[in-house]
Amino acid sequence: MDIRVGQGYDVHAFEAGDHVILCGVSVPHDKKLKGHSDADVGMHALTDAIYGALADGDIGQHFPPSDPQWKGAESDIFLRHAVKRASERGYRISNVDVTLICERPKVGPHAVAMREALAKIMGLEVAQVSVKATTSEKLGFTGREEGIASMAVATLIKD
Ligand SMILES: Nc1ccn([C@@H]2O[C@H](COP(=O)(O)O)[C@@H](O)[C@H]2O)c(=O)n1
Ligand SMILES: C[C@@]1(CO)OP(=O)(O)OP(=O)(O)OC[C@H]1O
Repeated sequence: MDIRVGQGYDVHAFEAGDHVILCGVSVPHDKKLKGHSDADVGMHALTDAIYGALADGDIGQHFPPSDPQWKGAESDIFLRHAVKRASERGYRISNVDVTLICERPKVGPHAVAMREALAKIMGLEVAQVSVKATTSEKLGFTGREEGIASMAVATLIKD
């Protein structure tokens, strides 16, 4: 059995707005995340974790921020592409684990909806998808609520 692990990391800054998109879920907030796409920082980290497991570059190589085609794009496009690349190489995703780093919004009340959204996009069971959160104890850019960071890990298996 061939087992591969990849990790991803992403950051998006806040700007004026009234909601954020996190792991495919719209969460009411007093700011929004700035990005070329919908700025779903959790989905971007997860997408990069899958590319990482495949040694297949990163999200910006597949979807250049300079390409107007991706302006305002919904980030499930990127995640579906990474999952397809895995499938084309004979891999299935065993599990994924996403961590969102922010003081606010609180992720806990939305975590199940996020797991369900990611699982649906990836064709996985909800039990294979983890979404969790931590503050950074008010330290650094996330602590000052200037943006949200996300880390993700994906495990891929070829039988
Ligand atoms: N944006 C966030 C941040 C944290 N949580 C939950 O709170 C717990 C405690 O966070 P600490 O940073 O103080 O360890 C954390 O384990 C999460 O359950 C959250 O829901 N949303
Ligand atoms: C997703 C892309 C799409 O153009 O743009 P952004 O929304 O700015 O997000 P980022 O995490 O900076 O990744 C780069 C790009 O691939």
